[in-house]
Amino acid sequence: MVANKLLTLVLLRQAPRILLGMKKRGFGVGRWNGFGGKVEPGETIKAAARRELLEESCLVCNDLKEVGLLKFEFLGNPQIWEVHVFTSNNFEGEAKETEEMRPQWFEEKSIPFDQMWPDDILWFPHFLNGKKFSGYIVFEGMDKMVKYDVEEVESI
Ligand SMILES: CSc1nc2ncnc(N)c2[nH]1
Repeated sequence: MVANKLLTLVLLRQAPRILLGMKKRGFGVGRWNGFGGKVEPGETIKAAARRELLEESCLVCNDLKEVGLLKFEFLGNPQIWEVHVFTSNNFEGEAKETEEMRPQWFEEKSIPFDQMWPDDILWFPHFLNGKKFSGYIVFEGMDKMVKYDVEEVESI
């Protein structure tokens, strides 16, 4: 039994806009993503989210709130990806392009779902309504969801 792979995903908001990043290399390249990555040994999940946000966007956020928990299974890979989703509207600095990401603010009513991970359209409605959510999604490859179950929850 392999332990879940712990990952973070940060989506900053400044209503009516949301900050996304165009992934320039590696996993998810060519898609608008949230900011995030792996949790390193010895750091809390929230600290990892703060660190990855800073590394990928140059923004500092000391006010991250966990709003979602998404578990991904990729057919053929026994390791479940456990993605902890955070948000905030209280951060410092200007989003800057890095080697990893090209940040861009989007109006919440025109989110580029066709250039994002397919799962996003399942949980963004809960996220944009300020609700907490939990989901389990099974991918076949990087584009096809073969099974999914996403719901609003009271607590993560
Ligand atoms: C592996 S599934 C996944 N969905 C995502 N949505 C938004 N940003 C990401 N980095 C995402 N990864």
